[in-house]
Amino acid sequence: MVTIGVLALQGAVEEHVRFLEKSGSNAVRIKWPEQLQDIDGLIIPGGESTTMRKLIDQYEFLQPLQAFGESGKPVFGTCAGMILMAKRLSNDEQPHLGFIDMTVERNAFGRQKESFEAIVEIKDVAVDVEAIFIRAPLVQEVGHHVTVLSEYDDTIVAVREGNYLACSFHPELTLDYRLHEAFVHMVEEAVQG
Ligand SMILES: NC(=O)CC[C@H](N)C(=O)O
Repeated sequence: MVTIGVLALQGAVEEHVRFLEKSGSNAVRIKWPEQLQDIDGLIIPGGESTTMRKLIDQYEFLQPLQAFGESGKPVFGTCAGMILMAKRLSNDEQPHLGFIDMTVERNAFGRQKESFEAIVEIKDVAVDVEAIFIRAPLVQEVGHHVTVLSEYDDTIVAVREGNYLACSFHPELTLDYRLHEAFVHMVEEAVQG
């Protein structure tokens, strides 16, 4: 069984832990950089990216997280986690981990309605995945090597680039853990080489 960490500095951690366990993996709450050595994949949860970044700096997580991603181990970012994984942020904001070739604008998706639920189609997962959007990031553009896995309302809401997966919504706040199952498979494949 693969072991997957959930970055547990801030945000929706417990829901991800529960879904990872339901999806057939061991789940670990990651509070210290040293723990990254013991996991096969990582989820960066939703929450507030600016707060999470402060805690990443405070606990000296930035370089260890970058090294983890660059080693080829799978990383899945949801909502604020997606923001942290982007190579570029709009409005002159500084990027954080710089994992995925995309430009993201914070708090911009669904401007007329800050939070909403939707059913989205996710490539290779299912046509009817439940998604909860909460002050979600807007993906403005993606590079050539990025695969768009899902679009909703003509907007990109899930992407994959190599070992990186990200979505602008919260899959963990629903009852639907098929996207977590897909991530667990991604981690299993990476472990098997
Ligand atoms: N639900 C979320 O994770 C919201 C993200 C948040 N708006 C941010 O900027 O980080």
